Amino acid sequence: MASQQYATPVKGGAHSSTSSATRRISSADLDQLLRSPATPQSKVTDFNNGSSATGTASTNDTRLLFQQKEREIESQRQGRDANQLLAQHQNVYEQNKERLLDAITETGSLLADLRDYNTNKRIIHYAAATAQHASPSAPQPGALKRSQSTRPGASFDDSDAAGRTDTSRPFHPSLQRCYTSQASSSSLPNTPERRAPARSSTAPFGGEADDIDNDNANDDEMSVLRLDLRVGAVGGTPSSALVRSLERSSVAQLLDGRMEKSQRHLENLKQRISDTQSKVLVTGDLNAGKSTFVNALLRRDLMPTDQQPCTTVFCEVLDADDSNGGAEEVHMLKPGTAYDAKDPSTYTRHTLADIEKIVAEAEDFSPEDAPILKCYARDTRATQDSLLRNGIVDIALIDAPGLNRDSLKTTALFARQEEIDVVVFVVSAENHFTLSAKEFLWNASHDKAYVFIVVNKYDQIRNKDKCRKLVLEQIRQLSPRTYDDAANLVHFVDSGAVFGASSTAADATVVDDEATPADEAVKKVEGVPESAPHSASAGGLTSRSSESLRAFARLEASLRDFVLLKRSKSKLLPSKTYMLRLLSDIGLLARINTAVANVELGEASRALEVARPALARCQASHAKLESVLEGEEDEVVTAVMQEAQRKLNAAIELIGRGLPAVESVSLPAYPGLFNVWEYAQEVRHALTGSLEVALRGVEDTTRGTTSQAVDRVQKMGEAHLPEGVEKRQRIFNPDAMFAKRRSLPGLVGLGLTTEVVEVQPSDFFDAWHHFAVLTGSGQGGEGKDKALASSSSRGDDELGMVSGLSLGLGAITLLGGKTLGAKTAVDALVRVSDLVGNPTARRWAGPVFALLSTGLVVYFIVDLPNSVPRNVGRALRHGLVSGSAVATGGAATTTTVAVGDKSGAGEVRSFTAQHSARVSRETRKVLRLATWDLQERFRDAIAQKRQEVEREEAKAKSAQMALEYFAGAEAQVGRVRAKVDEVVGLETA
Ligand SMILES: Nc1nc2c(ncn2[C@@H]2O[C@H](COP(=O)(O)OP(=O)(O)OP(=O)(O)O)[C@@H](O)[C@H]2O)c(=O)[nH]1
Repeated sequence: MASQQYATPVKGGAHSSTSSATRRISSADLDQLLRSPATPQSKVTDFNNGSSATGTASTNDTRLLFQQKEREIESQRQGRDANQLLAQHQNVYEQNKERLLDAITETGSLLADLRDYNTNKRIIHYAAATAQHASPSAPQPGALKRSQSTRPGASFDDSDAAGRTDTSRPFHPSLQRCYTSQASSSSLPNTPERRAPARSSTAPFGGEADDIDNDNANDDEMSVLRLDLRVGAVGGTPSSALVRSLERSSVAQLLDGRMEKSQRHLENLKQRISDTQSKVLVTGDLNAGKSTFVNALLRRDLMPTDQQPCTTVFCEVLDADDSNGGAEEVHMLKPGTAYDAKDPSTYTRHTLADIEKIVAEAEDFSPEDAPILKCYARDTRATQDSLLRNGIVDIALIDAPGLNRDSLKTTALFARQEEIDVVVFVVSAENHFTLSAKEFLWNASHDKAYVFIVVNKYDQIRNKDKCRKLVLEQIRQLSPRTYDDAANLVHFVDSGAVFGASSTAADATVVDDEATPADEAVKKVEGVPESAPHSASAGGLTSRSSESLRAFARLEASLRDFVLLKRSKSKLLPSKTYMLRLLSDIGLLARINTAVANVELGEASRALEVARPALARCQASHAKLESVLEGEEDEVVTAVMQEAQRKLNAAIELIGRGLPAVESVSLPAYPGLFNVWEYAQEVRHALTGSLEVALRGVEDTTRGTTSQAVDRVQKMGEAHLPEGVEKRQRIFNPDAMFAKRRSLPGLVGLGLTTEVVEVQPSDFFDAWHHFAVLTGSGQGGEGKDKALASSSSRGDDELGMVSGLSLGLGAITLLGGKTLGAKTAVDALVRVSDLVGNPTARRWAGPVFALLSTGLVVYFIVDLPNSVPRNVGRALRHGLVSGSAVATGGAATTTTVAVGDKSGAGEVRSFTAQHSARVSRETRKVLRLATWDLQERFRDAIAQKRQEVEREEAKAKSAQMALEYFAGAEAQVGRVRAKVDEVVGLETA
C-alpha cells in the first residue's frame, strides 16, 4: 500500500467542470479536512493539479469529503489487513511446502524400497490378486473385504466404467464417450497412460492421481497404485478370467510399473511445489470472450479480439519485469524444442504488436499445431491490484483457443500439464455450455473439483435471473464442488465493459453518493490506461455498467484470492491429496501383506509341526530298515552259498564214486569189451551231465530262496515306507537268474574244461590209484587223488610201460584186494618171492602165475563195466575238487557280476567254490536290487520330506521377514502421513 492514491470521479460543485478528470486525494489532505470538519471555508485539494484552492465549501462538499475520508481509512485498513493476511498465508504456505517436500522425499524412498523388495526379495501381494492366488483356505482381511464388497468394481476392476463411478457424482451418459475415449487415448502427447475407469480420464492439474477427490479416499481400496487391468484398448471391459489367469508375478510386475510411475510423479510434484510460478489457463467456448477477459484482467489491449472466433494460439502472458528483464516482447516457441528464454534458438522473437498477425496467420493451423507464444508484457498496475505482478507469486495467464470438437482434446491435454494450477473457464451467457464445453468442464472438474467459471457477456442477457439459474444448474451437474462455492468461483460478468467492448460500457457513469466499499474495487476496475479507447471514465458510467464493473471487480478479487491466497489449494492440495492416497495405498499394501504373511507364517508353522517329525520318523525308519536289510541280505547269501556247497559237494562225491550226481541221470549200458572206449566216453558225458542237472537243482533252490527273500524285503518296505510314498514294487523275475549260464552249451555252462570228457587210459585201469590203495596211502584222500590224477596226465611214452605195470599190479591188487585184502595180497607176494628161492616152489610157480595172470586178466575184463565209471568218476571228482577241470574265465566266474566277491577270473578254485560263489553273488545282486529299489524310494521320500520342511522353513522365514518389513513400512507410512496431515489450512484457505 505504498501508493495510497485512489481515483475518484466526482460529480457537480466546484469540480463539475473537471468531471472527466481523475481527482487524486492524499492522506495529508484528508487529515487536514478531518481536523476542521466544520470550517466553512476549508482548504480543498484540487485533485487534478495537486494545488490547494481556498473557498467556501458547502455542507455537501464537507459531507462528501468526510465520506471520502472514511472510505479511505477503511480502504487502508483493508489493505493492511490484506497484506498481513498475505504474509501470514505466505508463512503457512512455506511451512506446508517444506512438510510436503519432506514427505514426498520420504515417500519416494519408501517406494524405491518397496520396489526393490518386490523385485528382489518377495513378491508383494496386491489386493484382489492376493485373494485369488493366496491360499484359499486362509482368509485375508484386505482381500476378503474386497471380495465381499458390494461394489462391482471393488475387486480388481471387474466392472465396467459406469460401475466404478462414484455415485456421489452425477454421471452423464452423454459424456461417457469422451470419458472413456480420453481414458484410452494413450497416444496423445504428454498423456499419462490410460487410467482405471474409476479414475479421471483427464487431469487438468496434474498427470497422475493427484486428481482424485480427497473425500473419496477409502482406506480399503487402492487408488494411486490401482492396477489398470482392462482388456483391450477400446471399449474393453475388465475380464475376471484374465485377472485370475494373471500370475502373481505378473501382477507384481504391473505393480512395480505403477510404483515406478508414482515415483516419477512424486518428482514432478516436488518440482511443482518448488515452482513459485502459478499458471492460470483461460479457456472456454469459441467466441465466449476469453481474449477480452484476459485483456480486461491485464488492463491492456493485448490479445486480439473479434466477433469471429479468432484465437488460434496458446498465448501465455507473463510479467515482463519479473520474467524477461523488463523487455516487452513475444517469443514464439519452436515446435519440438524445449523452450528456454535464455536460448534464442528455442524460439523466434516478435513484438507485442505482432500477436495479431501471428494469430491471423495461424488461422488454418490444426489445434495440435497451434503455436505457443510466451508474451512478456509489463503490468503497470500497483502490486496489490496486479494479477501478474503481485509480489508473492509469479502468475502467468494463458489465453487458449476456443473449444470445439477439434481443439477440445488439445486444450484438455494442455490443461493436464503439471504447471497449470488454475483453470478459468469462460462461457458465454448467451449460449450457456456447448457440448464441447460440457465435456471439457466435466472432465476438468471431475477430479479436480474446483474450476473458476466466468459467465461472460452477461450484459447481453435480458432475463438475468433465469440465465443465472440455468447456468448454475448446469454447473451443479458438471462440477458440484465449483457449484458449492459458486459465490467465489462462478462470476457473471461483462468483460467487455471493463475494456469498452460492450456497448453499455461506452457511456457508463458511476453515481458517487451510492458508492459502497465494493465500489472501491469497481474504481480499481476503472483504473484503465488513458489510451484505452473505451475507458469507463471517459464518459461516466451508468448504473448498468457500474453493476458490470462491480461484478468484474468481485471476480478479480475472487480470482486473486483463488490464485494467491488459495494457491495452496491449487498447488499444495493436489500434492497433499496424492500423498494421502499414495500413503493410504502403501499402508493398505502393508496391511494386506502383513495379513498374508501372518497367514503364511501360521500355515508354515502348522506344516512344520507335521513335516519335521515326519522327516525324523522317515529317517529313523530308513536307518533301521537299512541295517535290517543288510542283515537279511547277508543271511540269505550265506544260506544260499552253504546250500550250494553242500549240494555240489554231495554231487561231486557221488560222481567220485562213479555214480551220477542225480537219480534222474543213469549211466550208459556197458556195450562190451570192444566198445569199452566209447563206454568210457559216454560215462564221462553222463557224469558231467548229471553234474549239470545237480547244478541246475542248486540254482533252482537258490531262485526259490531268493524269491522268498525278495518278497520279505518288499513286505518290509510296505511296512516301513511312510504314508504317501509310492509303494509300487519292482517286479522280480526269478527266471532271469542264471539264465545266461544256462543258455551256454554243456561244458561251457558248467565252466569245465573240454578234457573232462576225453577218455583217459586211467579210465580203464588206474594204476596209481591201485598203487596208492595198495601202499595204504589213504582211502581216496586229497594226496591220493593228486597222485592218481597225475596218472592221466603223463606222457604217451610212459603209457605202455605204466599200463603194463598197472595191469600186473592191478591184477595182484585186485586179486589180493578182492580175496584177502591188499595187505594180505602183498604178504602173499612176499611169500611168493620166498617161494622163488625154494626149488619145489619153483616147479609149480610157473603154472600158478600163468593161472593167476589169466584170472586177473579175466577179472579185469569182467570188471570193466564197474571200474570204468569208478575211474572216470574218481578222475572227474579230482578235477572238480582241485579245480583243474574248471575252466579259468569260464561260466562259473564270468556269467555273473562279482558282487562283494573278490574272486577274479583266472583263479583256480574248486567247482563247488566257483559255483557256490556264483550263485551267492547272483543272489546278492538280486537282493541288492530289491533293497536298492526300496532304499531309493526311501531316499525319495526323505528328500521329499526334507524339501517340504525346507520349503515351509523358507516360507516361514520369508513371512517373518515380510512381517518385519511391512511393520517398518507401516510405521514409516504413519510417520510420513502425520507429516502430511500437518499440512493444514488447505481446505479453508
Ligand atoms: N457484449 C459483450 N461482448 C463481448 C464481451 N466479451 C467479449 N465480447 C465480444 O465478443 C467477441 C469475441 O470476443 P473474444 O474475446 O475474441 O472471444 P474469444 O473467446 O477470445 O474468441 P476465440 O478465442 O477467438 O474463439 C468480440 O467481438 C468481443 O468484443 C462481453 O462481455 N459483452
